[in-house]
Amino acid sequence: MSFVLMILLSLTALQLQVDTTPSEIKRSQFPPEFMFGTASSAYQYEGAVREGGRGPSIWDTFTHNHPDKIANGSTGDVAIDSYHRYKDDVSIMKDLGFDAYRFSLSWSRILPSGKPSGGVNIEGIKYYNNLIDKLISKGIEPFVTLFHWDSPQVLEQQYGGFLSHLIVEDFHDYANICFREFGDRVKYWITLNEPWSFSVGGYSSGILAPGRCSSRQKSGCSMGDSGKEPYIVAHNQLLAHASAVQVYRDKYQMEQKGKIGITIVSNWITPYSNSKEDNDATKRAMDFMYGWFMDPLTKGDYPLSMKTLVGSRLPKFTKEQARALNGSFDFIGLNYYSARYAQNTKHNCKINKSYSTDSRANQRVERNGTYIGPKAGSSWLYIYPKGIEELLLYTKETYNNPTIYITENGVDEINNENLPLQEALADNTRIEFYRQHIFHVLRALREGVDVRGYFAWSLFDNFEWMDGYSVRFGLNYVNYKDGLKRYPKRSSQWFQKFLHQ
Ligand SMILES: N=C(Cc1ccccc1)N[C@@H]1O[C@H](CO[C@@H]2OC[C@@H](O)[C@H](O)[C@H]2O)[C@@H](O)[C@H](O)[C@H]1O
Repeated sequence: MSFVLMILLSLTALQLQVDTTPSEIKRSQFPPEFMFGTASSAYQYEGAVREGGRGPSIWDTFTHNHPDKIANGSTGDVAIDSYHRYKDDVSIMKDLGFDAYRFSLSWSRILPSGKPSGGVNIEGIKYYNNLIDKLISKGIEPFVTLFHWDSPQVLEQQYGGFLSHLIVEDFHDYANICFREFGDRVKYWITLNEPWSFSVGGYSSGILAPGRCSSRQKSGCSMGDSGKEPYIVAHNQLLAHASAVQVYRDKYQMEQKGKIGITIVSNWITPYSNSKEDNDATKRAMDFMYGWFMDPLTKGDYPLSMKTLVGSRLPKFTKEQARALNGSFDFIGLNYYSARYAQNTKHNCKINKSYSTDSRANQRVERNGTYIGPKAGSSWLYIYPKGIEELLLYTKETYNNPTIYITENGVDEINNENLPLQEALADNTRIEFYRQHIFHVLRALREGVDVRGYFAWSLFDNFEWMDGYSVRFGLNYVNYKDGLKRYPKRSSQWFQKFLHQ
């Protein structure tokens, strides 16, 4: 091969590798009303689990009864103590220039027994009123999630929590109290966070509370059925969501003029090869993760591929339920972290039925030895920025361009306690992650997607479920060995500059 040809080919290869993202993006490239915020959840941030009248949640039970399932046996007993430090934390948000803050309410802090009949905890109501008032005093818009996986332990004991249809009425009553107490100031409501994660993590793999799965699963559950329970729990979450939306629309929305939605998580999934089998497997994989919830919300029924492959294990909606679900949102919250290749599999469907194999699509992170993107701190997080744009465009095309807020997007690093603080604060990977993902959200916006906000996960390092404090997602570092002191990482300085340009 001639020398010139070699040079040309290598330049082309380099060109293909070159990131097309502009070196800098500016907040001013987005519409003025576009909101930038950060996201959190009660069990991961608050701590004070036995303070202020709070009742136990299933995450208190799970971390204390199964320390083996959490990195270093950690718990959210103290977490990052936001229950006591929220005023300073809100000031940090304000100084950085964020417009909004997404947080969740602890159901068992408001209703310690899970039901109004067991008493409303006034101290819990007071805490959230103080947090909401502090946010508003700083000009920060509260986005409030009603359920972020921490359901009341009393309801788990009474009837199995989301495994029972009884949860629908109790969630309705809980939501009603939240709308009544906070709805005069909270104008953006999210009923559920990631029903996929709660159904699959809690009932198929068993890595999340309540830690149920078939005994053959890796995480060694003592109870559960990975082939049935994820579908029952997802079904009851959808019905609970619809019930909360109904009461908001019937009793509160006219006067309070807020909006209500639900947060759905999905990988962006692309075919492993251009074969028909892998293209079909890709659609099935999207159906089983994203369509599982988006189809009932926009069509009143599950995807055909799920009805065909899961069969009688998939619950059915009545006509009334389908009608209540269809269109039961003013916006969709979308959480995006990573992407996968989908490859067709010929799983032996006769034995060991499980959600994880029902789709006959194997999700992979590499193709011919090349990863789909650089690996982050966590084992499942591979960085693929274009995936957020593709997922937004897929949503626009497939679900009639709903209003969307990106309610979580972020990346983690391993928590290396031996790293000097200044090195731990130099999170250049996170800066690059946000620069590229925000750029792809801007591209989707310019391609007609009705995306109206973007929330980074997360403002602070926090309790990361099964990974405990062993990974860090924060724009701000929390020193777990020195009074939970907060320190700005470079990425928070990058965000501050971005938000003021
Ligand atoms: N974590 C998920 C989805 C998920 C579920 C089970 C296993 C892996 C990933 N979704 C969002 O991601 C955020 C980041 O999740 C972390 O991702 C890396 C994992 O290793 C870690 O355990 C998890 O907390 C969570 O903190 C939010 O509460 C949650 O809404």
